[in-house]
Amino acid sequence: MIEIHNLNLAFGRKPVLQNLNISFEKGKVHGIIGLNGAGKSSFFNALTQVIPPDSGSIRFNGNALKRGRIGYLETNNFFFFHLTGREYLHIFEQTNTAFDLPAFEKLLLLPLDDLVENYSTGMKKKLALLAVLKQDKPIYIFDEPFNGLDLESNRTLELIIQTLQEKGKTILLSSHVLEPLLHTCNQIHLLQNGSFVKSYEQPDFGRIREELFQHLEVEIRNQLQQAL
Ligand SMILES: Nc1ncnc2c1ncn2[C@@H]1O[C@H](COP(=O)(O)OP(=O)(O)OP(=O)(O)O)[C@@H](O)[C@H]1O
Repeated sequence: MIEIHNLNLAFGRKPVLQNLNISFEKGKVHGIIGLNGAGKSSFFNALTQVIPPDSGSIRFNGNALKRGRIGYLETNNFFFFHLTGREYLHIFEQTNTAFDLPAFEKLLLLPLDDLVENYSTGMKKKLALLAVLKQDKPIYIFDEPFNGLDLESNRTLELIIQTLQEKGKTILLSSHVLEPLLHTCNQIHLLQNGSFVKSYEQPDFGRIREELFQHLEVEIRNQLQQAL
């Protein structure tokens, strides 16, 4: 269980996470949704100590959560110039003994001997994902992992997430597109104004679209009538 109590994070005077409280059950896949700027990446950065929170506690199985327990795929990934994909992956220690690079190379159609600087957006995302999967961690956080992936890779990633869950991993992921979350998550949590305001269990997933978009759609349609 990951237990988060009264988490606060501000950038200057701007509060981004405000007295945020939530628990994530172990071995489950948790989706995080929220508008652009809602604080999803900031929340993940706080959990991983990339940007330490101003206050609050984050515990995993009763103890303070350590950065080293998390495999973190960030939204934007940093790559060194003049390295091939294979050379980039060499930077990361392989602690996941089951990780089979040739299998993933085939599965994701990744040209590992090409320079990363010539990769497409989706290829870079897949490469960064492989660097995370090389590492055996109890928790994986995937921030916008589906961004830029083609249909086939999208499905492959959904199945990767399912497989990690079958291995008992706890997974947190965000997505701008609801569909992959509906396919992979046990729970989906709505982040709004710096805290979690609602959690949906799998049987209630059908309500999410309706609850989130119903009012919005009427409003947007009305505005578009005037604006376009
Ligand atoms: N390093 C930073 N310095 C100042 N403000 C920041 C910084 N990082 C994020 N913010 C602000 O914090 C708020 C939350 O940003 P965050 O990137 O966490 O949102 P998000 O939910 O991940 O958004 P998106 O869906 O667009 O990726 C935004 O208002 C953003 O401008």
